[in-house]
Amino acid sequence: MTAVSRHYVLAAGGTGGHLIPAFALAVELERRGHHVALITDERGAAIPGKPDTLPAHILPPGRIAGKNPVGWVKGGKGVLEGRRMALRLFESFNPAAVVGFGGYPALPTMLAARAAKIPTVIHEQNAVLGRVNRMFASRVDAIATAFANVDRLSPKQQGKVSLVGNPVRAEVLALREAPFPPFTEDSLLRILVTGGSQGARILSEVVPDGLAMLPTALRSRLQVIQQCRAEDIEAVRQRYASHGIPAELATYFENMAERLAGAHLFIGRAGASTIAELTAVGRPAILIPLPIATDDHQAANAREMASAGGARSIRQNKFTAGELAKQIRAMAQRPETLANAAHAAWNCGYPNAAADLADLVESFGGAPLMDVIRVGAKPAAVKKKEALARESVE
Ligand SMILES: CC(=O)N[C@H]1[C@@H](OP(=O)(O)OP(=O)(O)OC[C@H]2O[C@@H](n3ccc(=O)[nH]c3=O)[C@H](O)[C@@H]2O)O[C@H](CO)[C@@H](O)[C@@H]1O
Repeated sequence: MTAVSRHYVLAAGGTGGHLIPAFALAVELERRGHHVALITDERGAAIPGKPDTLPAHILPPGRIAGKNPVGWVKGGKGVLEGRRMALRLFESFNPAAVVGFGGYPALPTMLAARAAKIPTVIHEQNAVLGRVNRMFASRVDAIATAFANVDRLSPKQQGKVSLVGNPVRAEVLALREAPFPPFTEDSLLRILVTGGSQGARILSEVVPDGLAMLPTALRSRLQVIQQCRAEDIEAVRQRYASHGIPAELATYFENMAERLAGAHLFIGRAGASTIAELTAVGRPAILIPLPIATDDHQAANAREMASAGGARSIRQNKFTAGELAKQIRAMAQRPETLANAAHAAWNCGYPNAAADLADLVESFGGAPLMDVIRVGAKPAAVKKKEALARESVE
């Protein structure tokens, strides 16, 4: 527990990918005796997992219009309104620092924090700097990253980087010290398949047939747990039934920790939280990065785990049933190969991510800063010019 209790504002929006690390940081800061408020949008407010103690301030809808800062200022009535809302919150809540996790709500909040001269930190969940984070990377006080190599950071910005990792849910982290599930040449081979929070059709199309192509010695031991999109689930069920492979299917598994605990091998997308969970628990994976992810960030996310030997990354255009069967054979035919890959995945984990991020944020806990906050205050440069003009008249 810290002796001083401070206030912090976190801003995150859109997907669980941005919100889950924000929730984890809120829990850790509150555990240390601080008060935390969240700024998000309607979509973010609907994401499950928000701690009950964390007040959420919902911004009016808005979007990032264009690739550069000029784009959003031009199209950004919502941005200006959001900025005003954030400034009002800062006036009453008096935060010692503001942390942006990316997504639209981080944009007006970080603009407000800059205007109010409140220390700012960004956290980047992916191995490529996201759009909102890119806008602020040169101006924030610190940049927290989840991967050792993050693309799109300039050498100067690199100087402000602290590698902390992506915080994961407590129940997932709790599995880190549990042993890999027993796996021998006769035991079950339990495969977990997910396509991120939305599911992925390509997995429904390829995985059942790929598993059916495995040699009988592996195929007869399979047990599949697969997330499918609602519109695909029936076809996938029939496919597995026709191959005689036992499979449990759902559109979303709520108890992901339990599923990961029992899995020997993961097949799926390379979203930031998925990678963080696989490496926290130490599960080997075959990753098929989403090809349309902005700046190909899922392929970048898969890099670290793949080069360490914890995963194989397959481009979607090469992801066929035959290729999948070949990769599974290479990974799982010999139990020790799978165990080694699991260990390599485990070594890529960042189990202290929430605590390390909280340490970084706490290092910006100065004196109250509200005296510098004035909504609509003139920028320092304008004030200086006016003062000089007055002097020259006097
Ligand atoms: C489609 C898309 O644009 N995805 C992006 C989105 O992640 P998106 O939310 O799609 O994917 P992530 O891998 O980051 O997170 C998925 C989360 O859903 C959970 N889960 C999944 C399936 C299930 O049945 N049950 C369940 O609980 C996983 O355990 C994980 O915690 O934001 C991430 C962080 O910016 C990016 O890296 C992803 O590229």
